[in-house]
Amino acid sequence: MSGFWDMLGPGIGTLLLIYTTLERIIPDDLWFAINRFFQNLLNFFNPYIEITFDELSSSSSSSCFFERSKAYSAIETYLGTNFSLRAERLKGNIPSGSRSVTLSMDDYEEITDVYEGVKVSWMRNKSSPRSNVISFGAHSPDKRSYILSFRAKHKDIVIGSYLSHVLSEGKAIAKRNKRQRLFMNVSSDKQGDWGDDKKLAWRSIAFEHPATFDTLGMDPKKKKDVMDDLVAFTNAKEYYKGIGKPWKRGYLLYGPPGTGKSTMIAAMANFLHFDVYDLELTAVKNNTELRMLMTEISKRSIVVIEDIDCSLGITGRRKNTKNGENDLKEVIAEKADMEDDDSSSSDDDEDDSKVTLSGLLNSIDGLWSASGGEKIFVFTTNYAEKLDPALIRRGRMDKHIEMSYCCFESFKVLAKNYLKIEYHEKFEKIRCLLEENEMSPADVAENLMPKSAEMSVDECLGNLIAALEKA
Ligand SMILES: Nc1ncnc2c1ncn2[C@@H]1O[C@H](COP(=O)(O)OP(=O)(O)OP(=O)(O)O)[C@@H](O)[C@H]1O
Ligand SMILES: [Mg+2]
Repeated sequence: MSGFWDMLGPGIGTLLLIYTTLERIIPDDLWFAINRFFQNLLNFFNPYIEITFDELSSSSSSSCFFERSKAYSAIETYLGTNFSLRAERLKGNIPSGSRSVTLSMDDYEEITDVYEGVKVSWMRNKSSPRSNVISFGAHSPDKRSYILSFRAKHKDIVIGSYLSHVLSEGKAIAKRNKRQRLFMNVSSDKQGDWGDDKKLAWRSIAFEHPATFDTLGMDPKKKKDVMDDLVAFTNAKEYYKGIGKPWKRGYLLYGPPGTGKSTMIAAMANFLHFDVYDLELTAVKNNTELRMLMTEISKRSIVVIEDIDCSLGITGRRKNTKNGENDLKEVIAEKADMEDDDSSSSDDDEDDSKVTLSGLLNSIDGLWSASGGEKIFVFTTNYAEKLDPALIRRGRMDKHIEMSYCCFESFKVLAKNYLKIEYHEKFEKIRCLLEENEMSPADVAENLMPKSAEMSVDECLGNLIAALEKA
């Protein structure tokens, strides 16, 4: 009913007095009926439609508890980013997990948006409880909402497409603003050393790796293929649901040391704005612990197991392999033979990790691995041929990407990164040398890097040529 009084405008003190007096003396049921009558009367003559988005919605699991509505948050982000400067009074805030200040309109501020020629207006409303209200939880008893108003004749376009535009744009902005985190797992024995919360199995720091696909030296066609694949994956929620597959994708990055496997993971995370969970299998006691760790991984994350060929088979069994070699295939095969039950009591017998192949396979695509939403698994190895085919079969590791020695295209990216040049007369010679010699991008980068402030581009390229000729 406050909308009714707002429309009459401020200045009508007497009416307001009558209204509040009547409100006090008329019984509640009758008062609500009168209110509804006037509201309907107004609606009949009102050419505008209003949609209200409340800040709090009752939680799906319990009607007693409220949580912040996702629609409200998305609208707030959309309006705050695109239009807040048009409002006269703003509120600033740094939401948890965000890396920048977000602005939002203050209470009762109003702004206008135009979408496909249709004008709509947004107002942030606040209503206080009519009488004494007991509020549960930490939130204020004031009810906030965004009210969208538009002419009734534009109902189809606003409800049909404008609203989904606002919600998807708001969510996309929130994703971009999200501060990425790098998680690492802590051995259950050592969890107590990390402070009060002894139960936390993952610890995190801000993810600040600067690598991007622009700075990654790689065959441009292969790079585009990976980027397209990532984009297709993140947009494929409905597709995965339709085909009955959990929304996850596996990448195996293989190649010699220093060819950019770890750099590629950082570039992927920065490209998608995903968190990174760096899973150290050697710190995981057994399959049960691995399963617990996996269930704690949030959606929109990249789960990384580096040097997978060295990560499994760390119990005494590995030491028993022929010639002491790190023959993972053999170790895994042995382990797979001996295990019947992932959570068998023998798991706790030894201090070392007893994660087995089937435990790992289950963690990637067992029944419960589907929980939590979109996830990417990345394994890296220097020796793809040593891995058990079960571990890297398509469907588990969907895409196998070879990171190879430095080609001329990769060199050009490195020269741009390190020397800020796109062309030099020595490039042709370097192209020929790279075709004849195998050198990792890490070594090329090291040779290109100026060793002092006085070192010229010419000298750096000369260094690289000398190193390639030596190789
Ligand atoms: N393809 C590349 N593009 C850009 N820089 C690269 C590339 N490959 C390697 N580098 C540089 O070399 C360093 C080492 O690379 P990185 O750690 O990604 O190699 P890796 O393949 O993961 O090696 P390892 O197999 O030893 O783990 C990086 O810090 C990066 O600066
Ligand atoms: Mg690496």
